[in-house]
Amino acid sequence: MSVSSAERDGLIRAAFEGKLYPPDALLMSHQCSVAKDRAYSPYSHFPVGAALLAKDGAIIRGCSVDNVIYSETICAERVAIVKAVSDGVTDFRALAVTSNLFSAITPCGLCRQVLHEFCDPRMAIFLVPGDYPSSDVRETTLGKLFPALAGHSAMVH
Ligand SMILES: O=c1ccn([C@H]2C[C@H](O)[C@@H](CO)O2)c(=O)[nH]1
Ligand SMILES: [Zn+2]
Repeated sequence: MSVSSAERDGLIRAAFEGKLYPPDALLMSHQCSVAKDRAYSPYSHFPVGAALLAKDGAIIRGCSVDNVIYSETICAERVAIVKAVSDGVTDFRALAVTSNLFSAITPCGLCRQVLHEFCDPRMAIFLVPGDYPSSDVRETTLGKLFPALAGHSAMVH
């Protein structure tokens, strides 16, 4: 899929004005790349960007944030979701994620579990290659990536 920058800008503007609904792979692909450019990755040298599309059309970006205590590094996907939840946004339509790898990456196990807390298994996940738009975006769902759900219903009382 390839678009001119003018078309892309138009889509992004439309989304900011709340007109673009439901989710659009193009817009999300661009937004997660913007997030990737803000990643803090002095140790991993592996910047990752994520973008969540909320049901109301809002876009919440997240970037990976490394830490000198390596285990305290946090993924872009979890940054996006905790940002959203702390701003009162808990209904999502899509997630996009990208890194500099030409082959698209998928969210790690921890992020899948955290996404499962808030997102429907049918929620679209756009896997955006680092050389997008030269290579195509892959679309999957949370349910496909995380089929054996650790249900939390038993924990809710
Ligand atoms: O799905 C992933 C995989 C990795 N990372 C980040 C965490 C760390 O900053 C770097 C290396 O693991 O990539 C993410 O943000 N999301
Ligand atoms: Zn992760």
